[in-house]
Amino acid sequence: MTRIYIAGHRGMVGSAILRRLEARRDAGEDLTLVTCTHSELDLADQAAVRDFMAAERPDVVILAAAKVGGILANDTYPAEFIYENLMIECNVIHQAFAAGVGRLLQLGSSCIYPKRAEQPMAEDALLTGRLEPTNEPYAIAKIAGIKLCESYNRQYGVDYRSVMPTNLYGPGDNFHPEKSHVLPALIRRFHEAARSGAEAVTIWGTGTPRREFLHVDDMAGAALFVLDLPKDVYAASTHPMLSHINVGTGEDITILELARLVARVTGFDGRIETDPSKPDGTPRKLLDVSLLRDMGWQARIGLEEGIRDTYAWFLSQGPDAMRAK
Ligand SMILES: NC(=O)C1=CN([C@@H]2O[C@H](COP(=O)(O)OP(=O)(O)OC[C@H]3O[C@@H](n4cnc5c(N)ncnc54)[C@H](OP(=O)(O)O)[C@@H]3O)[C@@H](O)[C@H]2O)C=CC1
Ligand SMILES: C[C@H]1O[C@H](OP(=O)(O)OP(=O)(O)OC[C@H]2O[C@@H](n3cnc4c(=O)[nH]c(N)nc43)[C@H](O)[C@@H]2O)[C@@H](O)[C@@H](O)C1=O
Repeated sequence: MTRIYIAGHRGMVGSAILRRLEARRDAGEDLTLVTCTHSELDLADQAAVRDFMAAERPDVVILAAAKVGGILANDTYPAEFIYENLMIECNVIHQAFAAGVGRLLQLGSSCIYPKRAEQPMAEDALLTGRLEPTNEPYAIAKIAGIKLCESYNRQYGVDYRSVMPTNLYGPGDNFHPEKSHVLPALIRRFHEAARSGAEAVTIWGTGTPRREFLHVDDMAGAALFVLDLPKDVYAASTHPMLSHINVGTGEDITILELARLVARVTGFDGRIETDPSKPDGTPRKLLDVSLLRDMGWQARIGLEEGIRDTYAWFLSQGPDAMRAK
């Protein structure tokens, strides 16, 4: 029997991972899945995490809990983004180790790479240049998470792994008008414009930045694929001092192209305008996904199909889809 604790199981990624693990358990795999809500356990509380890990004693920890938000939320609340993420990572990773957890997988983000990194960005671009200012505090916390895992692996011989996803979207996303990421924000804005018969929709920034988008069900598949790799395969695939693996589709589009796609899916046929007073952020963020692809994993859900799936989920939720964060 393998006892797996999924931290952040109510979030977009954590819930997708939980669905996959429940399906595996229901198909006969000997798994016990441990979860705890944010209100029951604040992962920023060191003593509470220590007591939880000591009581639950999982075999495996999947860390999908974090303070997460789009470009404006990162830029507006930098102290919350660096503090909460550092605390969650330190507490979960260290207390997992203290409770004897041998295997752990944590999620970082493609914003760990320098703003001007060569594209597509390979794993070894980490720490080769300055970060994008709008999300530097969050990125520093995510880099610390990678280095925590690497350090515990080196000093104690545990097997703590890190995946670096590109921009994610899908069922369970946050559709808040200001605090969310671009894709759910645009789904909501274009949906409301189509319903009200508005003549124009405004998108933030210049529309020229390029982003890569991965559906959360693909992300959950990739996370479990990496977790399931034999230890020697994972260790051999990564540089001894760079033990993280990129997860993406290997394809990007401009924000304006994305807006046109969302307009089509939501049935909006008016004008699209830009608002250059809002930040563009990193000019381009495309991951080099050859490491994971060469090990046998690649994304399956195309962007338009994924947006249609997410829009259907959004419509099915009614006002609840717009959870404010
Ligand atoms: N979404 C994206 O585009 C990307 C996400 N990632 C990474 O993927 C991971 C998951 O993100 P995602 O699912 O999108 O985020 P969500 O915001 O959807 O989920 C995060 C979860 O963590 C929980 N959480 C936050 N703080 C605490 C805390 N102090 N104690 C306990 N639980 C807490 C949240 O609970 P509550 O809602 O109650 O606060 C929520 O359930 C994160 O590490 C993120 O950095 C990486 C790249 C892109
Ligand atoms: C996942 C990733 O997410 C963040 O970085 P980001 O990639 O810049 O993410 P974003 O989705 O917020 O914006 C992408 C682009 O889209 C443009 N844009 C247009 N219109 C809207 C809009 O309405 N909302 C938002 N949020 N962006 C918009 C926006 O101006 C930008 O050019 C960080 O949290 C970072 O730390 C991180 O990890």
